[in-house]
Amino acid sequence: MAEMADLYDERWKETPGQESAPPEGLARIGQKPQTIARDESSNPYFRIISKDVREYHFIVPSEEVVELGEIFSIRDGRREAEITFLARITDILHDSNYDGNWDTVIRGDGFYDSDQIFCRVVAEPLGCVVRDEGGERFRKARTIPAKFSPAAKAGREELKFLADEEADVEVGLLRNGSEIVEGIPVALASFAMDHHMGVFATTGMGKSNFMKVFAASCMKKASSKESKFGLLIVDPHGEYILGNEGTKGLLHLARYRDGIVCYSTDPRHKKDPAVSELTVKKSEILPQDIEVLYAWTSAQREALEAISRVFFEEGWIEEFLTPEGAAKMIAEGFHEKTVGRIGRTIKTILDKNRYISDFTSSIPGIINSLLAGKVVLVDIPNLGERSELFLLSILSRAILERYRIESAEGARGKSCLITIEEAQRVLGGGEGSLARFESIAREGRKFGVGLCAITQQPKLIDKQLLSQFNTFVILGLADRNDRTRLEESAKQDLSSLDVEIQTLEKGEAIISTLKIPFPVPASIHLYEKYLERLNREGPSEGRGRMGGFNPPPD
Ligand SMILES: Nc1ncnc2c1ncn2[C@@H]1O[C@H](COP(=O)(O)OP(=O)(O)OP(=O)(O)O)[C@@H](O)[C@H]1O
Repeated sequence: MAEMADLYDERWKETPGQESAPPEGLARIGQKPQTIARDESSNPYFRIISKDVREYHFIVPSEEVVELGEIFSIRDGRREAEITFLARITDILHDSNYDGNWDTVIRGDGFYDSDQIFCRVVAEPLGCVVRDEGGERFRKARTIPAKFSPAAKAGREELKFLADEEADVEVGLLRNGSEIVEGIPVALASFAMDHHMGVFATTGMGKSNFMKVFAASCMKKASSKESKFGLLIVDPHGEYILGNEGTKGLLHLARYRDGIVCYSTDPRHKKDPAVSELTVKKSEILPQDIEVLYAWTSAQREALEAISRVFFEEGWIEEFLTPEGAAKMIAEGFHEKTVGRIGRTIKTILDKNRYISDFTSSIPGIINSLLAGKVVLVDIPNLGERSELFLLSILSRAILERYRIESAEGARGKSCLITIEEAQRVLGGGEGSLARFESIAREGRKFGVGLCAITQQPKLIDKQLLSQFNTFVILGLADRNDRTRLEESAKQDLSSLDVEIQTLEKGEAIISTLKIPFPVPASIHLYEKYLERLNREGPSEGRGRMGGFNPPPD
């Protein structure tokens, strides 16, 4: 037989009067590990055997299934205060008490002693929960659990401290490995929302589902007048309002419909009294909003920048499009062709974005609803990416201006969170990025304006901008560079979660945010199920009166 490895010294000694199970050769799948029969204190499995303050090791029977990412609790009985260390599995290795190539040596039909082989589990310390007269609190661990301290998969009791009262926007349930820890919701803290949030996932991993769940929780809070921020969603795919392809939408949340305000360009929603027709007044458009839409030459850019000097703000569009307006620009030294190209683009925008009106605007109503802490959904299906960016540009400028003024006057309402889908388009840092969103990322929080950036490709988002984000919701991310970018920018250490993030299933997430002491594994609610639950919470408010489009509020 090959020599025992040094681990042998550390192993249990038999308690007198107790017999160890006889070696039986290779244990068969489904058979209980032999050592389980031994006295609890003599069992070497699930006990911390090494290694240091950065890494704990314990062994488990080869037949035992443990998973990467599972959180284990380790009871340390040495102290007066009750301390439970928590550690997350980062690796699982085959190991044994033998040296050399014992596992490939033929040894009659006995093979080898199954109780000498096992799996070694490597776990990263997360911290410890201390219970004393002062109650229960979590802190980082500055020491190592006592040798042979028992480790067990953490359950509801050990993890209940994660259900923080300040985290009030529910998005899912706590997950331990693949198992859901029933009764412990995972929620995001409202107060962190103007510190920006990022939702990252490869396509199909559940971004839209997450956003609907998040918005539904916001609607619930708004409906009960408890919300602390307004949420703006501009939806170019028409999927949030009533869902698509068998999924449900936000208006199906009848119970909390008064927590949402919808504006739409889609005539199909005309009959719904909860939906108003979207309009934007021509006078609300600035040259900067046109500038963000196209890759302009430097001459064209200069001309666009000069518009605010040459024309009055009100009515610049009409004036620019007249022969006199063009002549004014040419007199300023701009080439006829440059002026012509800008004029044609403006006409195209007016033509495509039929919601642009001479007289009415939804914008004041949108901002008032955000200040009141409601969810505002702007539904613009079939208008395309340019219209979405154009609208986002106008809206975010108006929001930022109003929030700036109200903050200066000390009279601001609730904070607000502006959602940007495919955020890499506008937060890339380089060409094509949008200065306005970058400035919201950098200084929006001063005025209570946060960004919720959703993207499949965080690697394309500027590193510095990303480091301004305090909440990361990470669903499965296949690309290594995407994961590296998040690791570089997250407030919490994500480096040991690389494999786990890679192996997340649909709807599984790792959430790193303020107030939760470590990146927490979550199972995001499936929207349709969450919807059923919320709608069951009380009597439906009904769909209200039926009629045409509401007059746009202003
Ligand atoms: N939390 C969840 N629980 C169970 N299934 C989910 C969950 N989230 C998403 N799914 C499943 O994954 C599918 C895709 O989800 P979703 O449309 O939200 O992904 P996505 O990342 O937004 O995709 P895309 O990038 O294509 O828009 C859903 O139809 C649903 O079946």
